[in-house]
Amino acid sequence: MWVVIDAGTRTVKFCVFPTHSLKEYAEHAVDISQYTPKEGWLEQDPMEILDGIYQCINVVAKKLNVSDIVTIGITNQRETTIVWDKTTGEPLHNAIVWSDIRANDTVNQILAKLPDNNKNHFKSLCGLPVSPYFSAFKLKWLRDNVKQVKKACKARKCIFGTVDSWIVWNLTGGVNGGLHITDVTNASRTFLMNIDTLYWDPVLLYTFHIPSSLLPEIRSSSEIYGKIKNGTVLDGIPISGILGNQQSALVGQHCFKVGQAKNTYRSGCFLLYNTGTLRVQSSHGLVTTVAYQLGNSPPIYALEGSVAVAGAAMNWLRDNMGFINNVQEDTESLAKEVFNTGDVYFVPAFKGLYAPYWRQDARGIICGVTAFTTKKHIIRAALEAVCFQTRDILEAMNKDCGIPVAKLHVDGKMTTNNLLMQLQADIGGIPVFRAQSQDVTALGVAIIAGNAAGIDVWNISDAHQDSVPSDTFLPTTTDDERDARYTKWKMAVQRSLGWATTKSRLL
Ligand SMILES: Nc1ncnc2c1ncn2[C@@H]1O[C@H](COP(=O)(O)OP(=O)(O)O)[C@@H](O)[C@H]1O
Ligand SMILES: O=P(O)(O)OC[C@H](O)CO
Repeated sequence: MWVVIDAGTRTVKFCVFPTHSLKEYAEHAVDISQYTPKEGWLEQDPMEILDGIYQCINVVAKKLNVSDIVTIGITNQRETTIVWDKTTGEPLHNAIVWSDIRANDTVNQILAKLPDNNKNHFKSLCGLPVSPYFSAFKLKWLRDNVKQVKKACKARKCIFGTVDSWIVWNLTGGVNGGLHITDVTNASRTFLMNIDTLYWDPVLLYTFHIPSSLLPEIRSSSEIYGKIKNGTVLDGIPISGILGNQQSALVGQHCFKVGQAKNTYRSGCFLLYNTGTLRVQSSHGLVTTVAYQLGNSPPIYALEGSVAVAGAAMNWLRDNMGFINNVQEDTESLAKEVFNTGDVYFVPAFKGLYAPYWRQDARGIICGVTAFTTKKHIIRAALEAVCFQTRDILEAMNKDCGIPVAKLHVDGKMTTNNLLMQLQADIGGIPVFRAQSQDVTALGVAIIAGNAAGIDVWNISDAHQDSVPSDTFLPTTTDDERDARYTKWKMAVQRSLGWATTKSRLL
């Protein structure tokens, strides 16, 4: 058998796959606390992430014969930034989670220094627009604002990592020789890796004043990196796969061919389109990212449309508005009680908008409200917002790639909502294939880890033949209908822009 650690934003999981099969047969998950010390900030305790993983390992290990485990793969929430003292193993600050926008001012400082003030200035180097989403901005914020971090950097004791690096360093020995590594997919989200060379880029390091000694070594996504050495039952087991969780879902959906695309709907939603060995630079607001790299083979690239708020809007309707009690039970049933949104549009730009707009000054807006509007219309508009944001990404992808995305493979807990799936097909004008297992994320890195040279419990070509079982939702709207509604959505988006810039002057 082989196993996977899946360290997502809300939960960490430990999943077991029997050798030569992709049918997961044991798993345990633990929720991770989220801290919001200020509006727009989101932190987690790196020690809690580790403890959660150890708890999961201990529970699952009781159900199996640990000596049968041949390898382990790790997949993780991306961009989340951790700094720790390499001599003590202590975190120097809480992890700054990907959706945290405290680095907005750091973004403005970097933009102000550019001759063209252009958010796409560094895109040719790293594939990404300037945004507080990416790790380098969070890391610079930590270095500029946190005394312990400054001190540890000066004493050359501070090291940085995304969640994968933190886990691997700890599992492979920590202060006693832990491996300080990351894989190309995670590194491609830091804003510091050159998207062509796959090494840390000197211009970017200079821009952020980050010494390379702080950074992990960049490795492929599939190779034996080392063995577990931390005094747990897993000691001696090799680690042979690391993938950012959205790239892992792309692999888990078996999107190995150029032109195949998947969208994962969780608190955010992330649409990745496989562009093969070709690194496509987007002119329409998408990011270029590494999909995976198998050992010494050339990297496979993807275009990505990242949406910050998808399922998170449902949590907001539940926790802040009290419109629903239970997201899974109430969202679909209430939204179905109305035939449409009554011309209400909801742009959930709680912390700005990611792709394709990249506007940190946008804020949430609900427009078209009348005396006729009920909470059911707003819930339905929140579901539609996820579909419209996905359509924004599909439009951008079609322009960048020339060939329209023919079908969309989808996964994530939110896809259990059948109404959402039908709305997605109708609003996107595209057939939607929902994976019958909503959690294909763990599956992706299981494939990648099993495929590594020297492990060989899985062969990627096997995965080609065996497509993921899915349910299909076909569009039922005409082009005219969906284009008319999409035009209205774009009007709503326009109204959400520029809001945050006026806030401090008016309050
Ligand atoms: N049936 C549903 N309808 C609408 N939204 C849902 C449904 N089920 C789950 N969600 C939303 O999807 C998200 C699930 O996220 P989850 O799988 O826990 O991953 P993450 O770690 O990204 O939060 C939550 O925001 C939740 O509110
Ligand atoms: O919130 P998750 O766990 O779906 O993952 C988030 C992404 O990796 C952020 O880029």
